[in-house]
Amino acid sequence: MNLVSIIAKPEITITKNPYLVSSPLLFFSNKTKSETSIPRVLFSSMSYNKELAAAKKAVSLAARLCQKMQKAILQSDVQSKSDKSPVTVADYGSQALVSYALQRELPSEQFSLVAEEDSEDLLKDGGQETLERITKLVNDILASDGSYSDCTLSTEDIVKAIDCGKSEGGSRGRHWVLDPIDGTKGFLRGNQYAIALALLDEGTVVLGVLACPNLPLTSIAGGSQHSLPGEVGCLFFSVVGGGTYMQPLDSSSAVKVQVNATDNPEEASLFESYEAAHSMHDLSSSIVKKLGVKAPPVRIDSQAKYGALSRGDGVIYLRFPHKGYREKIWDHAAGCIVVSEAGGLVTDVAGNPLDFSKGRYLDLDTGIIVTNQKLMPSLLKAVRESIEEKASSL
Ligand SMILES: Nc1ncnc2c1ncn2[C@@H]1O[C@H](COP(=O)(O)O)[C@@H](OP(=O)(O)O)[C@H]1O
Ligand SMILES: [Mg+2]
Ligand SMILES: [Mg+2]
Ligand SMILES: [Mg+2]
Repeated sequence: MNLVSIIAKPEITITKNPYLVSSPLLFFSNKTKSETSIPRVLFSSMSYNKELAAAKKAVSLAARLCQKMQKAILQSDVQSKSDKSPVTVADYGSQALVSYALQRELPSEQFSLVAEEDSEDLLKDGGQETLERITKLVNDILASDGSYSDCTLSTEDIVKAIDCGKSEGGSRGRHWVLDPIDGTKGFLRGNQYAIALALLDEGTVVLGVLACPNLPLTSIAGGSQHSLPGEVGCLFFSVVGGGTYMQPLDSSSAVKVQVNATDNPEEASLFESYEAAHSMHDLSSSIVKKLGVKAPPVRIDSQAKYGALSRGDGVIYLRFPHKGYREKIWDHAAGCIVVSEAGGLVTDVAGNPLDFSKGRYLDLDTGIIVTNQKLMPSLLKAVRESIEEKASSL
């Protein structure tokens, strides 16, 4: 049974849904929670309600833009497939749309955005045509949604919206953190990608929204990333202290999700980057072998790994960039809160939580380790031993 049918038929025994960890009354609604029993949850969730609604709207609009562009790429002939410009248009378009929508939805708040893209290349010779395509695309998405029909954006508005993303972030105040398309290589191949938006408040990630337009609504455990049309497209969202929820991208019925809490490594499976250049796969395989994991690794692009892990499709995500690579905060901020609020842990090799307060980059000890609370101590031990073995064999 999949999530769509569960949502469409509320009379079905929903406890059969492997992702569902609470009663139907706990579908995302703070009003069902009593202030006396869980005051922290209520306080935290209420504090960012406006921001959460704005983030969900912005990311959903961007997801629509990306879906449209990915379809165009996949339908294009072989010759134009080698032309990377649709990816560029989608990256910039998604960033412009999220930036613009957040500012329209939250007009009274000071706006700071740390985002991956900037308009530099668009403003160079030859960039004008691409800029015009982006502008048309963004206006088309807004028109078809019926949002902000009071104004049509100009190319200057688009450049301005993109360049709002130049903030340095940091430990003071509020900053939005955006990856307009995470997993660009997966996007181009027709595989997984994500639109990842988080909110930093005084250096802590307090909210995250992760759209995964190609992620099946049902589990991808065992590596099946394919699904029937209409059964893909997930939106994960979390507010600090409030848990993680998932809804279909085209519906508003959310279910609470939780990580798989197994302490048995034999039942655990590993997610890692599809791209070998992004993580040392040989190191991950020696770690999971040492730990006793039986299942083969599942390689997928983007922060869809965090989303899938948050609902228990897999139990471990390991990321070991090659020497010299510096991780950026937008590649992990939304995914990190989605997993943490679902009961998981995200640390570096030393076991420290990721620190998003240092600016645009993460200041990390070696790699990123994600799993549930029970498996983390033995996983960290296996990680350290494997790293030492690798170093001594060089
Ligand atoms: N050599 C490298 N090592 C580690 N990560 C890299 C990398 N080159 C690019 N990346 C990052 O890996 C992200 C994709 O992660 P994944 O491997 O999980 O799909 C990319 O995000 P973008 O696609 O947003 O640029 C990019 O920021
Ligand atoms: Mg990225
Ligand atoms: Mg990106
Ligand atoms: Mg990139």
